[in-house]
Amino acid sequence: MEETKSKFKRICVFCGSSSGKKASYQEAAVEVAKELVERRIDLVYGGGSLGLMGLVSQAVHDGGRHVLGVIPRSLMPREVTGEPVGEVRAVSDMHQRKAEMARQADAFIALPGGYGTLEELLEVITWAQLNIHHKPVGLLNVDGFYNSLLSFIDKAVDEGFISPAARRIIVSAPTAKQLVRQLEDYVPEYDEITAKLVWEEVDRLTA
Ligand SMILES: CC(C)=CCNc1ncnc2c1ncn2[C@@H]1O[C@H](COP(=O)(O)O)[C@@H](O)[C@H]1O
Repeated sequence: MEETKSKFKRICVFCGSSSGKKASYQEAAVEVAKELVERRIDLVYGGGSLGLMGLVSQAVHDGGRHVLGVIPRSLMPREVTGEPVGEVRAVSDMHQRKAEMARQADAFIALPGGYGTLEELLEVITWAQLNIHHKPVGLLNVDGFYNSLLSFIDKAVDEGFISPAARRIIVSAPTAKQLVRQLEDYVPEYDEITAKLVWEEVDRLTA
């Protein structure tokens, strides 16, 4: 496989702890992993081997890149999350896990998933909106899985709850290759008013 350089050292992938019904979701998880390997990017994720999380982590690990799983101690028993690959970092709770995953990553990608994925995705979007970080956030819209979420967000823009600038935080694409390319090109918009909120704020919140 031909290797391509990336400006990202490590990407955080949020995805379902289930595999989803369509083969395309599972294929997309492997495609994301291949893209990371090809671009020599390491992975941080929620740990464990369930569902799409297991597929992404295994494929990145098999491709020879570093995999960091961040797991709350309460979810660490193998019967809960399955056997993780790579390095496992234990944290005290779900809040610390999200902060640690976000801190370790240079960009975020959300694959299809459920409540956990949505929660993680919306949190990093919200933090970008508050200028807590300026890392790109990508939505892998496999087979239009996220069309209704994107329509809802557009509705919130139309109704005056999300600014057009904040809408532009979300980068979406139908394939892993296109998405990573768009994330590489992403230029964050800088907001003077909220720019003083920095990572120390997150550290304080999660201490
Ligand atoms: C007790 C129980 C049901 C455990 C399920 N096992 C899990 N193991 C590890 N991370 C998880 C688990 N469930 C949800 N997550 C977190 O939430 C996201 C996936 O949640 P979901 O399947 O989309 O909603 C993952 O990115 C992960 O960070």
